[in-house]
Amino acid sequence: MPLNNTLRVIHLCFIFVFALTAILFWQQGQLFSQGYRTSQLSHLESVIARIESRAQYKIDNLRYLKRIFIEAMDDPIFPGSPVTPWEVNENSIQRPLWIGELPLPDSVTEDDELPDQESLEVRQQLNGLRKIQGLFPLATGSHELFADLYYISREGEFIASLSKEVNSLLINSYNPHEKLGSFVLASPLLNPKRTAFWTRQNIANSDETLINASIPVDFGGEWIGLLGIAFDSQSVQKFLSSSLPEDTQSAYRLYDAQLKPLTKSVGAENNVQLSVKQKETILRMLADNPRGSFRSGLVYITFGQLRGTHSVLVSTQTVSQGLHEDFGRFSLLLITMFLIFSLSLLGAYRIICRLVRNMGNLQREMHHHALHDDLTGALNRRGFFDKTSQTMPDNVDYTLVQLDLDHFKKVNDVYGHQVGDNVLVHATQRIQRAIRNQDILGRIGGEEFCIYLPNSDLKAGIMVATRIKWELESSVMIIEDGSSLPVTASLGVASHSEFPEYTLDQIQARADMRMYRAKERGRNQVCWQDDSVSQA
Ligand SMILES: Nc1nc2c(ncn2[C@@H]2O[C@H](COP(=O)(O)OP(=O)(O)OP(=O)(O)O)[C@@H](O)[C@H]2O)c(=O)[nH]1
Repeated sequence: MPLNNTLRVIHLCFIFVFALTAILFWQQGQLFSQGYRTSQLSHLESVIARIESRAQYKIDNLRYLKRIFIEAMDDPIFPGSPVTPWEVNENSIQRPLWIGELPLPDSVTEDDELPDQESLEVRQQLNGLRKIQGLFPLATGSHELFADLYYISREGEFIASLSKEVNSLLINSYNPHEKLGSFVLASPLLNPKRTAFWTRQNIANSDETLINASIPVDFGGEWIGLLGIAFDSQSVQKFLSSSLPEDTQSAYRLYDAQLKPLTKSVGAENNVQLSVKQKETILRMLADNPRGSFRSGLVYITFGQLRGTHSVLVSTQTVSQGLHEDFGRFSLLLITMFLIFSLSLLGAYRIICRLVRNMGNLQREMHHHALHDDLTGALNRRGFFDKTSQTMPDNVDYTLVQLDLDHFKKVNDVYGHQVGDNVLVHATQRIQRAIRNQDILGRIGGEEFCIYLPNSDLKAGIMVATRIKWELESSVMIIEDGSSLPVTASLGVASHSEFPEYTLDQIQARADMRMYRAKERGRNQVCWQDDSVSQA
């Protein structure tokens, strides 16, 4: 197979192997990517599950407190005072109350006359609160930074809470007419089952919000107030932090349903802020599915809705963070393996190509050696007849000149073989100068040459042979000792035009005969006839 074809086959083989391997690695990469997405989603799921179960725990606490509270209000031995210890009026809402400072009511009996129904209800609620006061810390838990249990009476007479801070925040931010505020959501119309719910409440004059878990309180068939737990964003953040897996490599952040941040990001820090476009993508995907993930540039984003609390948990992971995870490490290993394999393949490809090229060169060299004479560079016998038989179309006229150097043995004997070799090289160069490019010169014996002259008749052949004879005799070779060595040759010419039925071998034999005739006639001459004297 020609070298170029062999190389083409090798190229194709390597391209095929590379493409196949690339596809296999790509498939493996896709599997890893799938696994990575799944693992990110499952991490997020587990965080969401923890948050939701802990949120549910708060709701359960609220339910329990509500029951105790109602039971306390229903106590038949009502230890209330006929008058409230301070004036309860419409402006009371401006006054913070906290449970620790609730007044101790005087003891009263059932027979005591109660001045008006409204203040009785207020006193009843305060009494209920007094009774569950000791249980309040249980509902919030000690590990939250700033979570507080509160009670807001429906009529807006007072807001009571465990801490002064939350109380004043609630008072300042409380708006019973807010569209999706606690009071609207607690109304029997919107909440006929009287279930607990979560709301977000903006804190007046600040960017902060309070996250509220609230439950409506009904007494005597009437809705009298709202019991709730308020968390500020730091508490929610701590809450989120404590829900994360220990060695997480992602940053988690809690957002409201419109993707307004509720916390700072916690977990592994990466300074990624969601862009407007990324938020739009999340909201669009959330419309179809409560969980999802996508890659945005070099950041991998996973998100999921928290149903109970109407919030969205978003985790972000950069490439460098991902590399610290198992899937990242495996991906890195996969890429490294692919690079090593590709480099090895490239190395093998280059070595094989070089080997094939070297083999080709060697083959060419061997072919050249087989057809050429090492000493003079002219075609050897085989090369000469190969080439002439290729170039010689059947009907083209040609002439052969057979040439033999004169007294060459003597040169060898007198000056040595080295000088003899030099004479051969010198003679070849001289002959080359005397012939055309399309003429073919071959060294067909020791000091014997044959020249093939295409498109030449006998006359043209005699002319070329005479030119060669002249070229040789006019060039004197200077040898090492400085003396000059004449180089002459005897030449025989035979033409296809003379013997159209002859083969090349036969014409060459005829030219050889004529060359011997030239030798016989005294050498250094051209002979083109078989019988009579013919010299040039
Ligand atoms: N140096 C050298 N000598 C060679 C080479 N090939 C053949 N010879 C010698 O060439 C000589 C040829 O001698 P002959 O055939 O007797 O012819 P000649 O001495 O030239 O005499 P004529 O042809 O009758 O003029 C022999 O001695 C060969 O050894 C070669 O490659 N190098």
